[in-house]
Amino acid sequence: MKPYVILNAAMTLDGKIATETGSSNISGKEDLIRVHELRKEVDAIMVGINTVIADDPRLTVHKIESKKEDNPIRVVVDGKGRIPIESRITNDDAPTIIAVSDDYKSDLTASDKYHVLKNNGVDFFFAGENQVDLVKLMNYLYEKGVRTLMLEGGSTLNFSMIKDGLIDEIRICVAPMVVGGVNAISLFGGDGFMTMDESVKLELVDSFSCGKDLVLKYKVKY
Ligand SMILES: NC(=O)c1ccc[n+]([C@@H]2O[C@H](COP(=O)([O-])OP(=O)(O)OC[C@H]3O[C@@H](n4cnc5c(N)ncnc54)[C@H](O)[C@@H]3O)[C@@H](O)[C@H]2O)c1
Ligand SMILES: Nc1nc(=O)c(N)c(NC[C@H](O)[C@H](O)[C@H](O)COP(=O)(O)O)[nH]1
Repeated sequence: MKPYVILNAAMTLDGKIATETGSSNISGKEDLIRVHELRKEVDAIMVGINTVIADDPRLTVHKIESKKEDNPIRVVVDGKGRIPIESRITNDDAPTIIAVSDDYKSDLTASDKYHVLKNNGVDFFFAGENQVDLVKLMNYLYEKGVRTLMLEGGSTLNFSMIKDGLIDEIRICVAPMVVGGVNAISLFGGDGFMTMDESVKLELVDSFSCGKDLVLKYKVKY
């Protein structure tokens, strides 16, 4: 069993979620309010480790009125246990789970960082070789009571999740901006598929303006 997974992201018209240098302020203020309303609704929110390193996000509900109990469980997919010890997601604003691959379990559990984070209340989940096994992670989260999960990127994790058939819905804010750049980061990265026949098919279920941005909602059809 797995949670219902909603991928939410903001991209430029040319499909980039960040530039090559990691600059990523894309959503307008109205869209950020929509994002925080969604954060408030879901049981958990998940990002990849590069997003934590690049943005140091809080992953809490802080742009609309809310209580501490409204914050979702924060989940970081961190294959090699690279989490910086001072990351804001390790504070006590909400529970945090860091998922690490089995190959890096012994290195991590032998480190001071692991014990400091454990003492601060951070939970760890180990599964997979080199990369985190996302199917097992989704099953673990479901068993912990997570029924809805918001996936907030980045590009590499988004592709792994859709390739593994784990995304149910996609909500995209398309900002009226063009940034270009072959090395800019796109909505889905990873290895990609080699042919359009292999592409994951979507069904557009809603679209609306949100300030200067356009929001598109899709169901994923596996
Ligand atoms: N505009 C937006 O909505 C938005 C949202 C989130 C992130 N971003 C941007 O995306 C960039 C980061 O994206 P990214 O693609 O470099 O990294 P990412 O955040 O997707 O993290 C990927 C990393 O996670 C680890 N990992 C472990 N197991 C994995 C698995 N099974 N599958 C995939 N990854 C696994 C690997 O170390 C991998 O390199 C940042 O610049 C950030 O600002 C933008
Ligand atoms: N919806 C959205 N629009 C953007 O323009 C953007 N850059 C992100 N990026 C998502 C990513 O997870 C960010 O790191 C957090 O949005 C950081 O902010 P918080 O402290 O968690 O609120 N998301």
